[in-house]
Amino acid sequence: MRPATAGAALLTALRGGLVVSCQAEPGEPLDAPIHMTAMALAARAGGAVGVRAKGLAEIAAIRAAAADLPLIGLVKRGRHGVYITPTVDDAIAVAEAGADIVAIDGTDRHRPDGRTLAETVAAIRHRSGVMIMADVASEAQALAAQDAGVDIVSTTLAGYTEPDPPPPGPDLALVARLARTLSVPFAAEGRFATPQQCAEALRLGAHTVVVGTAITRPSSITARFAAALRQEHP
Ligand SMILES: CC(=O)N[C@H](C=O)[C@@H](O)[C@H](O)[C@H](O)COP(=O)(O)O
Repeated sequence: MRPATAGAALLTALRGGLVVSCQAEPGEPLDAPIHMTAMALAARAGGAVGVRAKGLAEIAAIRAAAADLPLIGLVKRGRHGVYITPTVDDAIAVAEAGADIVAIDGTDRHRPDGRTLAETVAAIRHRSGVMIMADVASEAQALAAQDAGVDIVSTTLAGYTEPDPPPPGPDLALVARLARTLSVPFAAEGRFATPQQCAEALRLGAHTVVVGTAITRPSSITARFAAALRQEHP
C-alpha cells in the first residue's frame, strides 16, 4: 500500500510542470514499447516532470527504463463509450505494470463491468494503493469524480463525448471553471498544441498540463507542416 506521503510527493512533483503523453495508435509505426520508452526518455530529457503511457507492455518498459519518472498509465479498450481503463481489473493491471497513477474514464457513462465511477474508485482502492486520475469531459463529471474520491482529475475527454468532432484547440474555458470549483488538483489535457496554451492553463489554475499529439505523434506533426505547405503550393 502506498503511503499518503508518497502520493502527496508525486502530486508535488507534477505541480506546474509538463507531462508528456507517449502513445501510439494501433498500426502506427511507433506502436511498440521500445519506441514509447524512447519517447518517454526523450520527454524527460527535455524537462517533462512525468509521462502518460498506454498499454501494459509500454508501462512496464517505461518503468524499467526510468524507475523514478512519475508515470500515469492507462489501457484503451476500443474507441467508443468508456474506453480508457474501463474496468477495475484493467486499473489493477495498469498499477501492477508499474504506473504510479492510473487514468480511468471519469464520466458517468455505462461501464463494461456495470460499476458506477464511485464503485470503481472504491474497488480500486480496496485492491491497490495506486493513485487515481479521472479523465472527464465536463465540470459536473469533475465534481462527481472528486466526490468519488479520486486523487486528480484531467480534462482529457473534453470534446470527445459528443457526437460532433472536437474543436481544434484545448478547452481552456473548462480549465477556468475547474479552477474555480474543484478542490482536488486537475490536469489540463487535450489538444494543447503550443507552449503558450500550456502556460495559459497553468495561469488559469491547472496543476499540470498533459501534451501528447503535439510532441509525440510524428505523423500528426508532419501532417500539420505538410498541410501548411500545400496551402502555399496546392
Ligand atoms: C481522448 C483520448 O482518448 N485521449 C487519450 C488519452 O490518453 C490520448 O489519445 C491523448 O493523446 C492524450 O489525452 C493527450 O492529448 P493530446 O494528444 O490531444 O495532447
